[in-house]
Amino acid sequence: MRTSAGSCDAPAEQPGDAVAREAENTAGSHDIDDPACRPDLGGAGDGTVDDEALAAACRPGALGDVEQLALFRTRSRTVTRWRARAATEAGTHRETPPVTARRAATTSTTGSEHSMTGKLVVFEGGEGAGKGTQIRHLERHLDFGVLVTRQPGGTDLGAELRRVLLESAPGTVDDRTEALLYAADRAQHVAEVVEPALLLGRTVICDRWVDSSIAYQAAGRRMDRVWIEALSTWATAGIVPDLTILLDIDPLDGLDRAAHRGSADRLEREALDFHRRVRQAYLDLADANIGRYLVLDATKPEDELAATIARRVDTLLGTAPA
Ligand SMILES: Nc1ncnc2c1ncn2[C@@H]1O[C@H](COP(=O)(O)OP(=O)(O)O)[C@@H](O)[C@H]1O
Ligand SMILES: Cc1cn([C@H]2C[C@H](O)[C@@H](COP(=O)(O)OP(=O)(O)O)O2)c(=O)[nH]c1=O
Repeated sequence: MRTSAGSCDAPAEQPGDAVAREAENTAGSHDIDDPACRPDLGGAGDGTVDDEALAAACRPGALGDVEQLALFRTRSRTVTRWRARAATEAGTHRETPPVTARRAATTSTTGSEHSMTGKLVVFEGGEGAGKGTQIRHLERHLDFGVLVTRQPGGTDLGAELRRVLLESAPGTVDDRTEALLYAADRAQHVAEVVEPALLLGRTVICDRWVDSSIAYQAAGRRMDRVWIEALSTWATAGIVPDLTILLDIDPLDGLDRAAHRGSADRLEREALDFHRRVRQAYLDLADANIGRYLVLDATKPEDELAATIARRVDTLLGTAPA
């Protein structure tokens, strides 16, 4: 668990910070950028590794959290190989805790299905619904012992995609291009941040997931939902949130709230009808997935919403007071 204090008014998460911060929290006085924190995998510092050293590092328990996360952060081919190997290794050990984060389909690229023990909690909703606000409340409630991230923009590459997606002039991004860019952000995010964290048993809180694409691209843009779902499932290797918290708000109210934050981005500038379709799509998704959805009236007071969310997440994580 994280021990350092934080503030509900802390600045927004920066791309790539989540994994780094989690590692730093676990690390105490260690610095994950310090090469000394990384396990010695042989090689000549050029991304190659010695296979035996790699195999040793992949044995369950061989690496501490700091070393594992330091490895993930290097984002090298070494990491990809390490993750694949670690997943395979973990899958062969029956003492591995049962799966909790769920896969919708068997599209894992790592074979890691049996070792994803972390929980994935996702916040969804229209513009200005209060997702960021409630994520900060929940992070504080969980004593900052969680990894907070977002789509789009949860990785360095994703931050560039986010800028293109949100700051391009209206009318300059083709609908299919838009869908593909959100999927690309998602694929990078899952590979680099989310799946590694779930494999380590971390709780991940994510601002938006696949249902955003179903709401915004399929319903909002009136694109073929089958394609959007297939693309998203492929991009996420089929990972489905354990809990999706939908902050439901009339787009008129949400856009009004968002307008007070600053100038509108490309999506916020869409017509009201677009945002109404987004809202309805979310409500339909919640109806069709009652088990994993918690739908809340986002116009309720901030603290009341935070308390309801905290109770539901405590139940999910098994941290509810007796
Ligand atoms: N329950 C609430 N009641 C009133 N205003 C809220 C509530 N939750 C958030 N806000 C305000 O609405 C605006 C948008 O909130 P934010 O968390 O940034 O939304 P999102 O991340 O969903 O776009 C902010 O100014 C925030 O202070
Ligand atoms: C993840 C995702 C986001 N979006 C849109 C929703 C938002 O307008 C925008 C960025 O999301 P977000 O950062 O959550 O914006 P806000 O805080 O203003 O709600 O991207 C999609 O259209 N499809 C997607 O798959």
